[in-house]
Amino acid sequence: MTTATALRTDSDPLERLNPAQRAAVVHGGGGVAGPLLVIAGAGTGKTHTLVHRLAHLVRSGADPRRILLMTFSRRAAAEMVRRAERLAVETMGPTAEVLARGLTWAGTFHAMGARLLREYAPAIGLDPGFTIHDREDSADLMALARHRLGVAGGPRRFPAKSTCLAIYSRAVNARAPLDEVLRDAFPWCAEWHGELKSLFATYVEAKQASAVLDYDDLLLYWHGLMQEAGLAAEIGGRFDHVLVDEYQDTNRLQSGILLALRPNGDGLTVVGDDAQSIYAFRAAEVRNILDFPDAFSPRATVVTLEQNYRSTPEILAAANAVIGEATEGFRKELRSDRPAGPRPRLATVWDEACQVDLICRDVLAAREEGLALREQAVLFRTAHHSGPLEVELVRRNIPFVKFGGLKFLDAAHVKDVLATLRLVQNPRDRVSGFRVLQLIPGIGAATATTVLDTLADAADPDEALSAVRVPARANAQWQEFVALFRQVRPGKLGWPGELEAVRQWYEPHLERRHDDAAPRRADLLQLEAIAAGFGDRTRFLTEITLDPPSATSDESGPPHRDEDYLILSTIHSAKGQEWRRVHVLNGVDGCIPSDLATGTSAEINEERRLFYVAMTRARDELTVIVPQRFYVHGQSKRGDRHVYASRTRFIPDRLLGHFEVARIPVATATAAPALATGATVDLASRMRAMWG
Ligand SMILES: Nc1ncnc2c1ncn2[C@@H]1O[C@H](COP(=O)(O)OP(=O)(O)OP(=O)(O)O)[C@@H](O)[C@H]1O
Repeated sequence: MTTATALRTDSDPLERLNPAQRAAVVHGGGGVAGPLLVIAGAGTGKTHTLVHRLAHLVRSGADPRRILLMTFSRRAAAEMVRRAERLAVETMGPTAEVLARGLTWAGTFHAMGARLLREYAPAIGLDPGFTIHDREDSADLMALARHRLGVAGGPRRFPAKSTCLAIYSRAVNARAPLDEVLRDAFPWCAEWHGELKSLFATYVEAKQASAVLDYDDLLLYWHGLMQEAGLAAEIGGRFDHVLVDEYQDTNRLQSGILLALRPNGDGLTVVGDDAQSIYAFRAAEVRNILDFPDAFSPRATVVTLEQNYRSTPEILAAANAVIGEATEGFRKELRSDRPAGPRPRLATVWDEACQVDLICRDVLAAREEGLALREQAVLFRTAHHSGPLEVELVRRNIPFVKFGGLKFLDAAHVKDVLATLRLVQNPRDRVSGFRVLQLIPGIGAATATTVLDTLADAADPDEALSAVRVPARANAQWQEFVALFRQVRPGKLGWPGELEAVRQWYEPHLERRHDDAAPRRADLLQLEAIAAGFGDRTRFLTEITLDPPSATSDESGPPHRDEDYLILSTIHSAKGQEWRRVHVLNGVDGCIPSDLATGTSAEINEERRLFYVAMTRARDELTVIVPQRFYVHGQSKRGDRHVYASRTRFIPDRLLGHFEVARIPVATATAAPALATGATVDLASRMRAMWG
């Protein structure tokens, strides 16, 4: 043990907490107590407190195998368990490490649901070998159902497959009737009510016939499971404590599951910030957190955390002022004891090019002063907003990673390999099968359908596949595929050997299909490295579908781990993180709020919270950039090629005192005329045309 560790062993971790944090951590004295809601503002140590509570429970003798911890991502869960383990070791010594390893029920709602469903599948008539479809696979299956029903070909345009899936998903997650969902969220599709209903029935049948569950099913089936009193009692009885982070982003199904797990709230702790609720578009229900205290009798204990440890008082004052304009929510006035810093800067620049230039110069200047690139982040509302910046960063040789853009697993070659594994795992998975079989030259949709029909009814898929006849020109490669299927299916190759075998089989197809096979092959090797961290094929396929790695290697060429790089992130993906310096791109109406989300006051409020999340990621310095002019793509040569934008409505004039307002003249803009005050016009419809 190092001296540092030995020293720390003497101090009680509880003493490093403020009184409110401590009250939340020791609620119930380490035993099973009534329900607890920790309402915590941004940067007040929400995660910090939950980690301490976890460690405190373990230290107080709770059985870690009987603790269920649910977080927003698998990484967040792993990080919390690691930190709790470290804390427990501080006071209990190395035995705590062994104990904390027992915290195996830690992950996302979806992952925990998948695990329980596999266990309880036989009890609810589900095939335990089910595979899980990601959103894209689900959309493909929806397309097949749409085709089967013949709704797509008529004279009026039927909603696209992704819209159909969004409607379906919304109805399922919000537990709302279809007509209500159509009326509130998809009014332009309301005329298709009857067709959509039939479509969803067909989609559900197709999923069941293929033994696949989509993301929504993981919650829906889990919720269904919990409606059976006997099973609910059995599952609830497996846990003494249930801890939930980011409660503001749960939906009705999730809160229903929690209430069924802990009907009187005993042992239940939820933590969240209603001001950071940013997932309503996925049916997250901010009312879950607002109504939590009264869902129980006696009422839940509420602890409010208001001391912010992250940001300077100036940044916090501006963020408080922005969220203070919202109408509903728990009142929290965050305070910071950190030394004063500069006010956040509201930088008006001429156009997007100037915006990009300002960021590059700021970032490099800060690095000169010793601030690492990875301590700096650029945040934006929508993934494609960073396009011009990415181009310039590459040109200036400034390394960066981007979160929230194209996912590693969405790359075609990675999907091909995963689909192969999924078909091996579940030969009834038609979407995966359709993709894989058509990789083989000479096999088209018709043959693929025949093969999949054969597999669907087969008692022995290996035999069935060997007996299939395919067109002569496909035969040689078909035999290779059959050999692979028979080799990998029994699971004797070991893991990740099975994935390696699939990759080797796939390589000739990769070469044939893609000019840039080399970097794609590197991605597949990377996938193998990731796979090695999972116990077996089932675990891997489940977890990777539920919590995909977001490496964007094919987009931006991520720097090596030990290198320094700037962080580019959508605001959604920046959730829970912090940086010393933050730039927020496009602080204009149409971008923040997004002009796709300004229909209702609920939508506007969600956009305001999103802006609040962005602002509160900054520790020392914050810049919101307001470009005044945007280039309009795809116009005729003679058209007006720019639109003028106005400052985001979330910083009205009365809040300007919280900002240092700067008009940044930039070299490239010298030719640009200075805009007189009031010369900007808000042309929302033209903005829409720009992003359309
Ligand atoms: N009692 C404390 N003493 C010192 N530092 C603290 C304390 N509590 C939290 N912090 C620090 O404050 C920062 C914010 O904590 P944390 O990320 O847990 O906040 P959060 O409430 O989860 O934030 P957000 O919801 O905005 O993502 C972290 O750097 C954390 O280490």
